[in-house]
Amino acid sequence: MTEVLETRGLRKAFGALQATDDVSLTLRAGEIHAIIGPNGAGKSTLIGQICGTLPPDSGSVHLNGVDVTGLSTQARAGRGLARTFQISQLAMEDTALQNVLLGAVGASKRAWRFWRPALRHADLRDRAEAALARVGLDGHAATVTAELSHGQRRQLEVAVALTLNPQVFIMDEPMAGLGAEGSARLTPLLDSLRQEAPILLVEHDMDAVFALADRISVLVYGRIIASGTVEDIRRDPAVRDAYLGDAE
Ligand SMILES: Nc1ncnc2c1ncn2[C@@H]1O[C@H](COP(=O)(O)OP(=O)(O)OP(=O)(O)O)[C@@H](O)[C@H]1O
Repeated sequence: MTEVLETRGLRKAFGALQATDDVSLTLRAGEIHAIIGPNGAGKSTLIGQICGTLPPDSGSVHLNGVDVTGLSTQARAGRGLARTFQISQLAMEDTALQNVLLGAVGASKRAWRFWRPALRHADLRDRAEAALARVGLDGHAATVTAELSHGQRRQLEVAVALTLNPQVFIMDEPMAGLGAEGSARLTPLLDSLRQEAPILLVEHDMDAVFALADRISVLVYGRIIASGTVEDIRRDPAVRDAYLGDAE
C-alpha cells in the first residue's frame, strides 16, 4: 500500500510539558488509522502539527511523499489535507448548501458576501449538491444549518471536506456528542469514505474505533506506546493498563 501521509519524529513542548514526543506514523491509501489515548495524551497537538496550526519543535510531515512541514494550513488544505473539527466550523445561519459552497470556493466565512454569486455558478453548485448527496443530506440543501441535528452537522462537515478534493481526511473526534445512535449512523459513512481518501481518525468512541480502524496507534504522554490491528491493540497488556481498562 502507498503511504499518503507520514509524520517523522514530531515533537512539541509547551514549557516543560512534552505534548508530542517523537511521533512517527503513516497513513496508507484506502485505510482508516485511528489515534486513541487518554485526555491530554497529545492527540490535538499532533493534529495541529499535521495540519499546520502548530509548528513542530522538530520532525516533519509528508503528504504524498512531499515534505509539507514548512507550508501554511491553507497550502496544506490546497494539497488535499481535509480536516474536520472537534468544534464545528460551520456557519449556523447559512443553509447546508451555502456551507458546502463555501468549501467549494475555498473561501473564508467572512468572505461569504463576496462569494454569494457562487450560488448561481452551475458547476460549483453541482459539486456542492453532489457532496451533500454523498453524505446523505440531499434533502437538506435549503435547511438552515442551525436546524440540522448534531449528527447531520457532522455529515455536513464531511460534505464540506469532500469539496476540497481530499487526499487525506483528518478527523478530530467526529463522534463527540452524537450518542450511541448518532455514532452508529455516522459509522457507515466514514467506513465508505476511505475509498475516496484515507482517514486519520482521532476518536474516544471505542465502538466506532473498533468498527472502523484498519490500524490503531495508542498515544500516551505524547508517545506512541503501541500500534497495530484492532485485535493487536485489544490484546496488548500495556494498552489495557494505560487506556482501555474495561472498555470491552
Ligand atoms: N497551547 C498550549 N499551551 C500549553 N499547554 C498545552 C497547549 N495545548 C495543549 N497543551 C497541553 O499539552 C498536553 C496535550 O494536550 P492535547 O490537547 O494535545 O491532548 P489530547 O490528547 O488532544 O486531549 P483530549 O483527548 O482531552 O482532547 C496537555 O497536557 C495539554 O494541557
